[in-house]
Amino acid sequence: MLHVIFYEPRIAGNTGNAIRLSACTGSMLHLVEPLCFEMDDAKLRRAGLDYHDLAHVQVHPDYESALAAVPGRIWAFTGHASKFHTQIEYADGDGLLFGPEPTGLPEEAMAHPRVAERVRIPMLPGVRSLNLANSASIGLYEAWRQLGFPEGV
Ligand SMILES: C[S@@+](CC[C@H](N)C(=O)[O-])C[C@H]1O[C@@H](n2cnc3c(N)ncnc32)[C@H](O)[C@@H]1O
Repeated sequence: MLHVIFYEPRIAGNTGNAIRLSACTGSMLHLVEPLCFEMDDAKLRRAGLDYHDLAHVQVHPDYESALAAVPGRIWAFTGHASKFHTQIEYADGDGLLFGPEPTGLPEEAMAHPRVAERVRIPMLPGVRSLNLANSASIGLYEAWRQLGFPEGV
């Protein structure tokens, strides 16, 4: 199983999209508190979530607890890295780490010894960043593609 970690996400709609992403790919979404919304937020539910989607999400009181729930390597997604996300060889159990919407990942989170490397999704020069949920989709589908989609998808 692949893992996606949202470090202190702020916007309910992004997390709602990521819960749906996890349900569609069989991956686990880890949310690191504090969250700036309730898990029954209307915007989160508007993403079309139902009970089965929510089964793919775990909420953790802190970053260490989230890391402890991921058996593989951690890849930190940031716009400020030289290596592309496509240059990584992902393995089952790996975790893809994403930062809060306004600020991105704090340096101390990316410098954690569990983080194997920082990776960047290519963008044209002069633009700020991709949306959080879009970044998670791009990263997760690349990792899933590399692992081979299971039969019947
Ligand atoms: C809206 S962005 C944060 C923007 C913030 N101002 C920054 O510069 O990091 C939210 C998260 O999406 C991910 N992200 C956005 N664009 C990315 C890119 N080009 N490459 C890798 N991750 C990206 C990162 O994890 C980032 O922390």
